[in-house]
Amino acid sequence: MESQSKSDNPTAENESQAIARRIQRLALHLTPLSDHHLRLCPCSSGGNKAKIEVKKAELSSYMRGNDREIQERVFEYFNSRPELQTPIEISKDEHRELCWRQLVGLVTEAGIKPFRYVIEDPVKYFAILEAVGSVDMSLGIKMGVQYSLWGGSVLNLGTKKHRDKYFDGIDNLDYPGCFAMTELHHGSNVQGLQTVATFDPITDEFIINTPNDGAIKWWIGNAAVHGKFASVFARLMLPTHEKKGYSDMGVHAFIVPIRDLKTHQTLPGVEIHDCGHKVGLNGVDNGALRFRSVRIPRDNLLNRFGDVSRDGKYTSSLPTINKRFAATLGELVGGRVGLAYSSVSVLKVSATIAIRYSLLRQQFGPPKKPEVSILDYQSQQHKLMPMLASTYALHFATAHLVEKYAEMKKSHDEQLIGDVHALSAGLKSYVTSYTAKSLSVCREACGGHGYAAVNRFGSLRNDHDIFQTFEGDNTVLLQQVAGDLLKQYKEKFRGGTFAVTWNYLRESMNTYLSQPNPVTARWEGEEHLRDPKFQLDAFRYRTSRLLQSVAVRLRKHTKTLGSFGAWNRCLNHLLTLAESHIESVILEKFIEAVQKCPDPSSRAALKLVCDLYALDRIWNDIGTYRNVDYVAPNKAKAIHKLSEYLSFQVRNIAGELVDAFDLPDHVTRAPIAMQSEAYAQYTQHVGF
Ligand SMILES: Cc1cc2nc3c(=O)[nH]c(=O)nc-3n(C[C@H](O)[C@H](O)[C@H](O)COP(=O)(O)OP(=O)(O)OC[C@H]3O[C@@H](n4cnc5c(N)ncnc54)[C@H](O)[C@@H]3O)c2cc1C
Repeated sequence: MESQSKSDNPTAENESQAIARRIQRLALHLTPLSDHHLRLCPCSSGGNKAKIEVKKAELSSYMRGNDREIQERVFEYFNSRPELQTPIEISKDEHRELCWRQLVGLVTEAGIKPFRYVIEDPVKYFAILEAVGSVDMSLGIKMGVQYSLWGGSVLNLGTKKHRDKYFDGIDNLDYPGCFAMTELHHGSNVQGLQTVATFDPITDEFIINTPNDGAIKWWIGNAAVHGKFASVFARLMLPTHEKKGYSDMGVHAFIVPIRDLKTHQTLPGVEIHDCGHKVGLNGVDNGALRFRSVRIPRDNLLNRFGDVSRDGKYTSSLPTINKRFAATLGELVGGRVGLAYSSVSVLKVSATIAIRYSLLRQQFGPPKKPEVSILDYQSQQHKLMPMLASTYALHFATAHLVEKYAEMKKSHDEQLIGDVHALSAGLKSYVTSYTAKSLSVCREACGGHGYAAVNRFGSLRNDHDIFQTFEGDNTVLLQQVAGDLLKQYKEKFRGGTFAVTWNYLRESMNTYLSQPNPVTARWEGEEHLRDPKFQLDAFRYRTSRLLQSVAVRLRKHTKTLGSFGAWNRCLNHLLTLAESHIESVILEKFIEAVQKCPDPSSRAALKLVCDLYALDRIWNDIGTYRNVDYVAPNKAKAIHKLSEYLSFQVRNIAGELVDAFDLPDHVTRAPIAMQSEAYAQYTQHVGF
């Protein structure tokens, strides 16, 4: 009778089925599931779906690429040398000495010499940097200062004579060095630096001077204790015959010895102070440097982009100070690429600890039933599953950045250089901000035990925090991305070409700028919402709208406020634009990675994770989509429901997904995240 009435009334039938499904779905979020249940559970509107079977080995090998071997050598070396492992409680001075011994051990004992890879094989260089940073973030930064910054400035800003003279000493650590750019009064604004390098034609030397306290070099890594050289950024002053004065040729880099090679005594005219105890990264000896008429040979000018002849004449292949300055800074993006890449590695460690512990930890449960794992709570899934999805997304995006950087180092193609610069600025900023926020979420997700120093969130958070500031403050870098987008936008209307990353704007700016389609704005089916085309279109639509609207606003405000004032009036809008663009690139790279994955089960897992990433990001900015009617209310609701449901599905394979990061226990180290006997290992730590 009942079935008869249902088939007579299809709407009633649909409704009751929908209610039944909804109840089942709600129950799923509350009840711990056996594998048996998971395989049988009816999932979302699409009917029965099995839990995805993740083949860990396949997924892991797809994730890690070709440079795992060198990373394993790093891990094995430190694992075999317990005396080189950083203890939880360590003083600043001990930490600095340990960090130095770790670096020396890596290079001289383990025979892993990263320097040659800085130019020859950056992919390998960043793989070593990532592994070393997992051992101790201070060690990663110390290594980065030595090879990417000090060594990188010699290789990238100098010429053959510099390479010939310094390569071996930098490589084998006989020449530990610093990168002395920042001053007390100027950090982000590098063009405002005040240290001067005045050419003395009589002695054929440069005289390096700190003209006032504001020009003291500040925060210089390796300076307080270990550095013997510094590449010092200073204004090049050349004597002019006509006015008996000096002309300022802009900021250049100079190699300045700061300590005696044999005695390690500070050299005459150089004054070095310790910047002191920091919030984190205390294994790195940051110092402050003042120069009082320090004389260096003319050859110590890193002269790739500008040179001074014996008679004091300046030559450069680049016509203006601004062009030379851009080329100089442009050569230093490697440090930024390294930070973005290493930041994802911190995110992986942190997500692994929080997720493994959340699978283990049980609190409460249905009446008279066993307690449930805290990852079965919808709120815990909401905290951690979109983060896990983002970790995957950022992994593929930064892997792409590293590949592009390596390509750029080989080809020197102008367009690629511009593209990598903007991409590295955007990704460094986006990734490090995201990781910094996530570290706090992970700590909180692990409750009280997340607060024990041994479980690592405190040191990870403190050490990583400054990633948002050094190698370019994130807010400043995002403005470079926005500036670049606007340049591209203007080019488009002049009929010019776009850089590769901006292809999507060239191809479809007009489509994205047209009014949203009121029909598709209401589509809410799962198939549609999980279609990569819908997801990417939505991301790109948002970027295109933001780009066009900010261009209009800037034009309007420039008339009354001038360009600086107009930029400042639109600053938050510009930052949102840059982030939106970077998210479009991240999603695009994730979708490509899913499509390229050869193993079907890994591909299915990645597709699920990618869908969660995309829908979570859309939901995160749903106000923008609703404001312009890109998404109707019913669709917004469907996006929210589906992203919650996908979080639940990802939860079911969360253990396998973090295992695929392939981080051994001696790298994650937190007892609460150990793969066996976690509680026992944790209690042992306090002496039980
Ligand atoms: C641990 C550590 C290690 C370091 N190592 C080195 C090193 O080895 N060598 C070296 O040369 N330097 C080093 N630095 C310096 C570092 O690169 C600078 O701190 C960084 O570039 C930021 O500059 P700043 O500190 O002057 O910040 P500021 O530029 O003063 O920024 C302060 C705030 O103002 C905001 N702001 C600045 N400009 C703008 C703008 N145009 N629009 C909007 N907001 C703006 C920023 O967003 C930020 O919030 C290190 C710093 C630290 C803390």
